[in-house]
Amino acid sequence: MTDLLEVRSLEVEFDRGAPVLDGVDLQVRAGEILGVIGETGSGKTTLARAVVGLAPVVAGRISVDGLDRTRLRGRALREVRRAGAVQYMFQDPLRSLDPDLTVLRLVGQPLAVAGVPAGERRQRVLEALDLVGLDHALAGRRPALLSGGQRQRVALARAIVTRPRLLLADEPVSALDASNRNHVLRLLDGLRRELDLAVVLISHDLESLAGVADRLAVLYRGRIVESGPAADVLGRPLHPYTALLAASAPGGGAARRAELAVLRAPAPARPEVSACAFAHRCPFADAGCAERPAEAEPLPGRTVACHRAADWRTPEAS
Ligand SMILES: Nc1ncnc2c1ncn2[C@@H]1O[C@H](COP(=O)(O)OP(=O)(O)OP(=O)(O)O)[C@@H](O)[C@H]1O
Repeated sequence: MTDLLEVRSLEVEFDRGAPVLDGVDLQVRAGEILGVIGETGSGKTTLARAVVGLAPVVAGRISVDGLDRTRLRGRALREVRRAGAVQYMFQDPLRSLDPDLTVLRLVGQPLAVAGVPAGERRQRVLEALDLVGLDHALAGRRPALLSGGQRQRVALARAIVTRPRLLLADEPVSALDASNRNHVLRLLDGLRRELDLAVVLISHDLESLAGVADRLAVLYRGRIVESGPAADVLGRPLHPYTALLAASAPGGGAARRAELAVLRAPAPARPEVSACAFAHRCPFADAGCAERPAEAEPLPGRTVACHRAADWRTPEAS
């Protein structure tokens, strides 16, 4: 299967500062959910915004369905955006939904932008509400009269109403309680199957991603430090930073606690070690880490950017 989204050597820089994304590579196939995990400030939102053309890309390539979007300008770019094949679901639906518009208008907006005639829009909005499990009776309501879970589903309906090929969902469940969180995650899982959607699901919460993502990419300080099938990445992290994340997540098993114990060891002071993004926090860093680690593929479908990937685990943590 070919990749629907392909990101290669992406660099994003604001105001000529240090790069916020630094050589990011990833790919997502149709019908697949890629979870992007990383702590606050690691660049997750910037990555999603770059894909929809809202962040300053200084190098690299972002291809959707084989078309490199970083090279599009002017009219060609407007046309591609208008068609709505890529949709971005913002982090906070309360702030991203216009409080003065009804659900019908809000969900119909991307269709209006895409030039769908008004007569057709209502029907398509109602279909989108069905897909996210929202009652048609809510179509006349404004966001203030909806619950948090309903608002998030309105945001989802709006994101899929154009039948996009790619959905970027930025922390779609972080503001929800556990039951609504599960509901929205199950919905996303159903939608990617039903619509053959490629989904990039961003979260700082591993638990949310674990049950629904096919693959994970771990972002640290603007670099992908590890990627691979979700169960493998979480079950046996190859990068010390992923191990730290997995061990810190609720439900980490005995092996994970062992990893955590190892990782809690104070990082030795190695001012000379700085080329690896994680070296300053890594108890396993040695002189070799002064070189930026190349992304290796130790197993098919898995990548890791760590010089010590093969030998940092103690027998206790293996
Ligand atoms: N418009 C901007 N101008 C300057 N710097 C920015 C801008 N947007 C983001 N940044 C910087 O880029 C870095 C990554 O931010 P980003 O929001 O992508 O991280 P994140 O991983 O999504 O964090 P969070 O989980 O808190 O949302 C941060 O250091 C942030 O300050």
